[in-house]
Amino acid sequence: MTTETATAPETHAFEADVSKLLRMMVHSVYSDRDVFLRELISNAADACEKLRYEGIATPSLLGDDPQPCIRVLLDADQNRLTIEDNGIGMTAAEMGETLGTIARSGTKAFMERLAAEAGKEGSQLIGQFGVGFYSAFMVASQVEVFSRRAGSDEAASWTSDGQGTYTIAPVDLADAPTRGTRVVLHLMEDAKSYAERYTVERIIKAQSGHVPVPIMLFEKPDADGVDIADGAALWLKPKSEISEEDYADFYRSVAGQYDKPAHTVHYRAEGRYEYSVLTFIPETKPFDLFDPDRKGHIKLYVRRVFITDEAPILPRYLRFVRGLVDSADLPLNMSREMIQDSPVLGAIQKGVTGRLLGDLQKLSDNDAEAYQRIWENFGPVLKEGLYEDFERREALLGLARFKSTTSGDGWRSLKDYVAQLKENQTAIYYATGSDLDRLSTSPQLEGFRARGIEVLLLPDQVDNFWTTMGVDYEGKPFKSVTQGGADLGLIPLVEGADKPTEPENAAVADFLAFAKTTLADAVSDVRASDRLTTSAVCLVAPESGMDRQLEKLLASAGQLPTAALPVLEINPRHALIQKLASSDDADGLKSDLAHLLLDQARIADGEQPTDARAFSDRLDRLMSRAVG
Ligand SMILES: Nc1ncnc2c1ncn2[C@@H]1O[C@H](COP(=O)(O)OP(=O)(O)OP(=O)(O)O)[C@@H](O)[C@H]1O
Repeated sequence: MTTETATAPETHAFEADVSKLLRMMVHSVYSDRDVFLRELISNAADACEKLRYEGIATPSLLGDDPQPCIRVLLDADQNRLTIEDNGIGMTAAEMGETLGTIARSGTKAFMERLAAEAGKEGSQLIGQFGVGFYSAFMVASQVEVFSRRAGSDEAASWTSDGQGTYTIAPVDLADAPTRGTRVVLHLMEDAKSYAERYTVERIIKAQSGHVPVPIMLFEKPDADGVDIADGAALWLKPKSEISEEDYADFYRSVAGQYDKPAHTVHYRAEGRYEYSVLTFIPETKPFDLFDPDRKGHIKLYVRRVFITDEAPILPRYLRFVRGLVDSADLPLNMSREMIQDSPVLGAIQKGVTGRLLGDLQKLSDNDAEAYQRIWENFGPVLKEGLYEDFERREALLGLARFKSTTSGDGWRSLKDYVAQLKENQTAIYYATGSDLDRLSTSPQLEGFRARGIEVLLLPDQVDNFWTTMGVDYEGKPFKSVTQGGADLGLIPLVEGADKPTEPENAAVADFLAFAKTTLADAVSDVRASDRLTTSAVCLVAPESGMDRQLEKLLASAGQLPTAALPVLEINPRHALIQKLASSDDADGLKSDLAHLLLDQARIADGEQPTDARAFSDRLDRLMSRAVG
């Protein structure tokens, strides 16, 4: 059988983005260049894990070399550092596909961020994202890759100086590893130390000591190799043998992040199913936290064999968690797709999710500060669970923290909230919006403040959704302060609050009726408010209507063709309203004022007057009267 393969070297130009990235690497001033080694070792380990998996269905791929191994070879005389693995390897075509383009999602995100922050120093970002294979060009003036795919009797090389092109050529089998990939870095003058044992050993131990493939170091070309990492699965070791540092190193290699874990959950489940779990909550927000596909990042192993990093083990609202699950029960010879449907995986999903939420609850009880930091980063994501995961809603409500009219710089739990309920208060009040500052000054809150009633301030988009799902906490329903009647009449005012000075009078009632007729096209009702104390007006949603914030959100997304007309609430005790009510309607003054009050309420809600021209004409007339 003949296969069509290239017989002569072929030179290709890098994708535009790769060239840009490479220019940055070559001129990088990034202070922590050591990370390139971690990226290359992690690729080598991935390749070994891929082979381990493919070897289950096709044992012949392993040949007579079944033990995975990564070899790091130093040659200080030649200024050369080589990383070699006996993993899955690449064909010439695969090298062209993966080493000339940007395959890695992290690298893509890096480029996007770079474009968004044009002009800013890219080096900080390199540290944040890690840019995979291409980071080799931070230390090498030339990179050669020799590879032979498992089961193939051909080998190829990929060579580049990182200046815009790369060359792929067939090579003699003798010049490539028997199986797997050899990456040879020709080090730059200022990167010579990466061919020295002390430096390389230190970096590998610190960064890659826990990759699940053993690593051997060869100090010089004909030296014997020494083991510098045993490839033991950290997650199978007893907790007592693992230090914080070990966990942090492992976290970085499994998560591809450069921060530290804020919280680690490591346990072994025994019983109907057996599995080990080692998961981490990152200290900082991962770059893809709000990607539309909301993908999780838990790796699935079966008896130490890596299966996939796309197994949906955790619900999407826990997508920020990194780590792995290693099952003893799933069959190894099942396809990835079938594994996803297996009842064993279902049981694992349930177990791990419950355990993580339980652990977070414990953390919040025992170390409120540490928990608060996690909530600050991931609260908006966890809240997605309030509308997606009915079964665990109660647990999630217990974990939720809120800003409120009484929280100051701190956070409040619902337990805190219900402990402070006022006499006759039957609901948990909240206000949604996009800006915490504006929320806290919105007129709708005045009557609540006057009664000392705490109102939760919910600034995240997700808050508009879960609050509408009939959620309650300890039998208390959630109620929007901008929706329906405020029912505040039964709750006593706090001492010293702005008390109603004068009772509602007939003139005010007449003005309300007048405003209702005048504004009939724009509002569904005009009524006296018990939620206002200092402001004259505010807008609320009708009792059965959708919360105003949610309505605005849906309307701006084009998902709401007709919005319900709001209710204009007027403060009958407000001096302006009282004066206005008793004035005559000379020259249509009352009509102008009714419209202006409505526009004022819109502005307080962060909206604009609907008819800017009419608004300015009315204001004009009013100002002329005032000065004239
Ligand atoms: N040692 C290797 N053996 C086999 N394939 C490799 C090796 N090194 C790199 N590759 C291939 O090149 C691709 C690009 O590598 P790069 O490090 O840039 O990103 P990545 O490892 O895919 O990123 P991520 O960690 O986000 O999956 C890899 O996905 C893999 O297909």
